[in-house]
Amino acid sequence: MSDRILLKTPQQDTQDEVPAWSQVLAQNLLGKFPETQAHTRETLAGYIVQLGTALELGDTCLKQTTNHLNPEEAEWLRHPLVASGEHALTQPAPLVVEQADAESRYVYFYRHWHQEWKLAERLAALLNPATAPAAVAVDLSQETSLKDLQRQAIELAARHPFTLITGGPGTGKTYTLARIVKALQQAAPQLRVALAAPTGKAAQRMQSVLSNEFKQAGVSGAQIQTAQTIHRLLGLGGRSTPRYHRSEPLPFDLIVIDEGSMLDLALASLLFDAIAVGTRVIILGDANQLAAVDAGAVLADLDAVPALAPYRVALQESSRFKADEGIGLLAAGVLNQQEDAVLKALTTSAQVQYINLAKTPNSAVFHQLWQGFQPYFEVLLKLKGASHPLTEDQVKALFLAFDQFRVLCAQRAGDLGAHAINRSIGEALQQALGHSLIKREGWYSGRPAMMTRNDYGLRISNGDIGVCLVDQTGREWVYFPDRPAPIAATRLPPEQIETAFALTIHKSQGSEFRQVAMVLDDSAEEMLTRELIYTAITRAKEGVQVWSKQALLLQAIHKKSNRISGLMNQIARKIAG
Ligand SMILES: Nc1ncnc2c1ncn2[C@@H]1O[C@H](COP(=O)(O)OP(=O)(O)OP(=O)(O)O)[C@@H](O)[C@H]1O
Repeated sequence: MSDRILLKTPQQDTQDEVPAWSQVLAQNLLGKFPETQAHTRETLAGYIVQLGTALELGDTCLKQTTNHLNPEEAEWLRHPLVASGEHALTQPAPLVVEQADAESRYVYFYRHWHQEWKLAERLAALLNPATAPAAVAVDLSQETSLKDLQRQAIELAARHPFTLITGGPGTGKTYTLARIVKALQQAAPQLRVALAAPTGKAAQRMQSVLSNEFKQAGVSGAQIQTAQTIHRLLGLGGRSTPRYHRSEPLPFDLIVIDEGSMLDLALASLLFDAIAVGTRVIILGDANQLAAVDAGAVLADLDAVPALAPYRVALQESSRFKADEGIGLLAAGVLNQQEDAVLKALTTSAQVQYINLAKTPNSAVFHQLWQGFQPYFEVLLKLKGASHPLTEDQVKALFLAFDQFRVLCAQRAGDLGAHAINRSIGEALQQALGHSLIKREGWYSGRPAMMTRNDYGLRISNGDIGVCLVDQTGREWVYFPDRPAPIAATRLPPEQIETAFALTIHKSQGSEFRQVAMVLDDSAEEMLTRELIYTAITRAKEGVQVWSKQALLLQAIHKKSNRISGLMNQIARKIAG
């Protein structure tokens, strides 16, 4: 077998580098069948290495146009390494081929095929009217401020076992959810409710926004669990198999998942496997945002399956942004791929500031970005002589100031990538605080530190951001929001920590900041998509700075991310059958 065997699928315009693991896998699997004909061998090896590339791009499978006219081509389908979707459950094989229709088929690794199959099968079971929870009658006559689509969402969720509520920022997803819970609670006061989101940060935000909305809506919190990560909900902490699964399902009447765009296939499949029939499920999210880092685009797929149309509603009107000005105009222009609207928002809006990187030296960029952290710097100055541990109010003030401004980059690498910006802002901060410079990626007072893994022992989730402060004795402590006590910096493994003045846009999903600076370095050109830009812009509540060459930004909005998956096909079949 040659080192790099590449076959083009209709979706792949470029022959991407293939990951080494998939080449080794192809060799190992085919090594077990030395009698395989050369052309079949080459075809199979090609699919395996292409699947490796596809998975790294976030696809769950390859989609192919069927070639009826070539009998040689079809021979690989009968090889022992390949199972058809019909038989894969009882006679599994490393590759699974699912015929979508007469014209096309999907080629998977067994694992991803099975995850999609399981998700589709569990969703169909939830929707089965014979076991679904009884419809609840709702009286919304007192809820005079509800918008029509919000009203429709409440009625759907009261009637159906599964509801998908999508909408951009500020369209009232949380507001609507609070009224759904209220309506369901009125019918069943003991309703057991679980709230979860894909990341710790998103769960924290869900909790703080929802507890407010629950109070306003008059929802009783007695049977409602604090929002948590889906990992924790499933009891995956530090274990390879979840505590809750099909034989021991989650003990709730209503399960609500927020920030659904971040759901990857593997996690969604485990989640649906752990949901008992008879439970109500509501998924909230913005279908236009970036998909999860790992393979799959579950929310976008659920949002697109025609058979699920009766179970979903897309909220439209944002209470936060006016559609025709500032961030709203910019976000809509990006989504609709309208250059005119984007350029208008960049040049005429007080909420949006555009800085052309073609005309700005990097030193000026760093200097200007540092200015954005002034409110944070001022709080750090005030805390300089404070005794530790800090009071709750001091910690609150620290994070309030830090969340005023964040830099978002497409990637870590590059002259203006997150890594370079973090180093520059870190140095500026240390100088301003009068500290001697820490050259290595070490701890210093004011360093915002993001965890890059879940730490179940310390109860810190991947994506949580703490701030390091140094006490009078020179010890470094890391404070996290909503935690009573700081953690000694020495307990946090350096390889699991990244400085977080600048985040990648992927890592910023599920968070919001008062002001955001989106910096698009030239080297990120390949990975810039409409969804990436939209996600960055909509992290801002009040203002956004766009740092980019104009051509790079406009090129990005025309590139739609398109993840290949067979989930829609599998769901459509399961629901139909
Ligand atoms: N029908 C309504 N009447 C009054 N206020 C509303 C209504 N709908 C939404 N709001 C208010 O608008 C603001 C934004 O709503 P909400 O937080 O529910 O949006 P969201 O879609 O959850 O946003 P995000 O995706 O950013 O979390 C909130 O202050 C909410 O109370």
